[in-house]
Order: sequence, then C-alpha cells, then structure tokens
Amino acid sequence: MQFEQIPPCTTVADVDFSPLFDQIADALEKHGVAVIPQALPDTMAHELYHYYRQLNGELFDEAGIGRKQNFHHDEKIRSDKVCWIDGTSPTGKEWLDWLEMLKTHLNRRLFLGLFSVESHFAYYQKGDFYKRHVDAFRGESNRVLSLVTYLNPQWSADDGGQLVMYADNNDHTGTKILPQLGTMVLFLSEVFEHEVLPAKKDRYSIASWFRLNTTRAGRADPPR
Ligand SMILES: O=C(O)CCC(=O)C(=O)O
Ligand SMILES: [Fe+2]
Repeated sequence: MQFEQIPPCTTVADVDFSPLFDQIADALEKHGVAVIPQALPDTMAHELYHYYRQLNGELFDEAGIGRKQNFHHDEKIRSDKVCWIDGTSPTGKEWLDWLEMLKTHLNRRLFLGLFSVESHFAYYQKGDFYKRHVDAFRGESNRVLSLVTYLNPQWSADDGGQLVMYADNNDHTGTKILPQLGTMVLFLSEVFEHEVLPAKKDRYSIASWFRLNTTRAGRADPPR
C-alpha cells in the first residue's frame, strides 16, 4: 500500500485499512504478535504526533500499575507519564474511531470477542523505563490485546528506549523494536512479557488495549 500518495486532507474514513488490518490479523493468528513498521499512513502519524506535542504537560499523570483497587504507582517498575485519550478533540476522536475499526475487523477475522478499547499517550523522558511485565494477568483482567504505536520521527538504536518482546519465560534476550514514527506492535496481553529499555531522550507513544466485556448484572465494568 502506498501511504505516501494520500493527500494531506485525507481523513481516516477515506483510507482502505483492510490490507493493514489483514496483515495484523495474519500475524496475530500465526504468532500472537504483530510488529509492523510504517503501519500508519504518514498523514495520520504526523497528525497524532503534532496533537500529542501540543498537549499541555499538566494533562499527563504518573503512570500506574494494576487496576481498580490494586492501582498504585511504583517508580522502580515504570517511570513514564500518561494522558488518557477521549473523544473530545477531533484527533482523539479520529484515533478512537480508527481503533474501533480495527476492533471490528479483528473480531470478524479472529473471533476474539473484543468489546471496548482504551488508549493513552505515554511520555518517557530521558532515563524513563518500564521493566519486564505482562499487561494482563490470566483471570484478573479483561485486557486481551495490546497495541503500542510509536510517534518518534527520529529514533536510532543509540537513543535506547527500545521495546523488548520476550517469546516466553526462558527468553532472556528478547527481540528489540525501535519506537519509530508509525511503527505498531500488537500482542496478546496475557501472554507476552515485554519491557521498555531506558530512553536516552524524550519518547512518545500511544498504548491501547482491547478488552472483553466483563460487566455483570448490577456491576458495571468501566475501562481503565
Ligand atoms: O511503549 C512501549 O513500548 C510499551 C509500553 C508498555 O509496555 C505498556 O504501557 O504497558
Ligand atoms: Fe506493557
């Protein structure tokens, strides 16, 4: 697909994302992980980047660990800051719509039963990291699929901040991925341990999670 040919005024609705979504579904089906450089059309990646960069830093909170009553901060495990994305800005709304489109496609292709999606900008300053972890614990969470989208126009191996994906418990080396603008990484949230190596300069990304619906009668299950 020639993303470069998309004129600047193109909106998400005008682009046929089926080839990308199929590529993601194929990789997830085979490996449980999909790593796709330049996944996003340039215009969309730049729009997200510029929107992110003009956000007021005060909107970013220290990132936490765990959910609901188990939620806490631990700077020994992660030190990034996050800003949740809602649909109140056109760019935020477009991004959430795009995630919905991907959700629908993956449900059709893989019968994952994905119900909702939550997404936040993440900001790693120089020295920030996120130690080896899984995004969801079996039976304890309804996060099924994780998606990380990178928004760094210039990034090389010397800049640190790589995502390291581990194949299993015995894998101590992992596979390193550079957080370059437009690169997307998707993986099954309960299965794959991963970490973010200390960044040597500001690192911008979006983390998103597709969730099952675990709402029970009389007990709503809000996102986050
Ligand atoms: O930014 C990344 O590369 C991964 C972030 C991550 O693992 C998370 O937020 O759970
Ligand atoms: Fe993670």
